[in-house]
Amino acid sequence: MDAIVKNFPQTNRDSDRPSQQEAEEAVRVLLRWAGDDPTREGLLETPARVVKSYRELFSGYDMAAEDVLGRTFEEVAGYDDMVLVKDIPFYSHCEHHMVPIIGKAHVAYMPDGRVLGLSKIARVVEIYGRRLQTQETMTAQIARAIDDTLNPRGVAVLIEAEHMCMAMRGVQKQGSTTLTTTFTGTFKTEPADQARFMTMVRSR
Ligand SMILES: Nc1nc2c(ncn2[C@@H]2O[C@H](COP(=O)(O)OP(=O)(O)OP(=O)(O)O)[C@@H](O)[C@H]2O)c(=O)[nH]1
Ligand SMILES: [Zn+2]
Repeated sequence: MDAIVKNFPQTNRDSDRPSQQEAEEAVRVLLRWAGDDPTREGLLETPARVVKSYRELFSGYDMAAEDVLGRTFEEVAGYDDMVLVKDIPFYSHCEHHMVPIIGKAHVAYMPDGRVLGLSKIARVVEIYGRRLQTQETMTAQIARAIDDTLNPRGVAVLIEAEHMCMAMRGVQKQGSTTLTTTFTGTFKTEPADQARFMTMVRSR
């Protein structure tokens, strides 16, 4: 756990966490605050359901990207060109309003001898998505995790997402998309690599 706290400051220690009972009580307070009655039949099980659902929606705090990215392999017949996994869907929650962010991540890297299992890239998106996030932070974290563990020649991450806090409330603009990118290594220094990444992401 200490390694997780050190490398991923968003995560807290198990001992700092409130109990299940305390979390359920907090949901009861919010239900009363919203104007409802947590003792009515339909809401009796709701605090337990919400807490269980939060466990799943915020399960990324209990996982470290290094653990899933640790397993790499080299036997790819000298393949050294771009590997792109695009259209990885994710649901996250914004750290300002705790309302969903719904989007897709496109993640590429230029191997330097070793490659990752493809599913591991989608798992990293899950690990950072299932936390309270800003889109910028999530984009940078995915890129950094792959850069640090695989040491590839470059990493490119593009995330496109709709923020429900801008659609359901506040400014109420439905359908707007936010794009964020992080480029490292050759994707940062070689405009041609960056352009090829963008073209491949955009091609249908
Ligand atoms: N940069 C960034 N901003 C975000 C993200 N998710 C939500 N926000 C914004 O965070 C800001 C929080 O602004 P505040 O003025 O503190 O909060 P607010 O009064 O609820 O703002 P409104 O949403 O404009 O009603 C809003 O502009 C949100 O649109 C994100 O991933 N990245
Ligand atoms: Zn928000």
